[in-house]
Amino acid sequence: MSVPTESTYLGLSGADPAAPRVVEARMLTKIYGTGGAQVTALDQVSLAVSRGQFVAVMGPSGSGKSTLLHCLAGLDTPNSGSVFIAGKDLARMNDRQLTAVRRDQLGFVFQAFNLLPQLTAEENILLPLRLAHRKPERDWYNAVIDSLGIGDRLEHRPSELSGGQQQRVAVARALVGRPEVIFADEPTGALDSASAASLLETLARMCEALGQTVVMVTHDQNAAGATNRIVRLRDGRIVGDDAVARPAGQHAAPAAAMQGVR
Ligand SMILES: Nc1ncnc2c1ncn2[C@@H]1O[C@H](COP(=O)(O)OP(=O)(O)OP(=O)(O)O)[C@@H](O)[C@H]1O
Repeated sequence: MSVPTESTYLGLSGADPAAPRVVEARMLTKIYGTGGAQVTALDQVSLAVSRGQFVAVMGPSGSGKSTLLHCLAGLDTPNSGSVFIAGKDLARMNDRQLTAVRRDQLGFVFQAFNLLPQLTAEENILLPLRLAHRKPERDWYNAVIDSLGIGDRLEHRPSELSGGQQQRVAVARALVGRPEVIFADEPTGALDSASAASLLETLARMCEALGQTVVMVTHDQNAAGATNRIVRLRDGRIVGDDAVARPAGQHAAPAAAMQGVR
């Protein structure tokens, strides 16, 4: 019989011990409402995600997936427990520091693409950096555009792009600032199945080739084929945390531009 370690107790066993932990949640509890209307959306959830992991968070409706994502991303505050992003405790930050972490270290992708219709794809992608008065790193920018396959769509406005292309632009916008982690909430929810599969493959490649870390809430059963870890929630608790085995190099980067930009 294996002896439980602190890691198993804390639910941190899915992290790769050799890679730096980018996201770590310890004993997160989130309760909505009071009295009879009280809902425990998260019940002492612990999770550690290592650099380069592509994690799918799955589970039935109401199991706490979005609440977990929002707490990890500092968009919601847990009642108890802690969240660390790249080793920094979100609870110890003031509003300004939290805003800076969200802006500089986190990327977000949602089901709705949230692109500004009057801007071109490239202007949409570069908008967060412009607002932060930052310049794009050219090699990284080129690698992101290349791997998402949207190089010939940069001058188009969102209305001139397919849903799949719009979501790729939204992913590029989330990636362009080289965030520590991308949080994605149902990113394939509005896509047809071919576009959804292609987006998942691309995200997987970005994790493998660029060392990007992605935590994604999804109902998409095909996610199992693209991610390398599936965390399952039920009633606010983690009931499964499985590594997804795949042959080495399945997501090998085709783009030469990806080399040397880590
Ligand atoms: N703002 C809120 N006020 C009250 N209850 C909430 C709030 N947000 C979520 N809940 C409740 O918390 C529980 C978890 O909700 P959450 O949205 O995290 O689930 P989910 O797994 O993401 O569901 P879905 O797959 O349907 O999006 C549910 O019972 C939900 O009704």
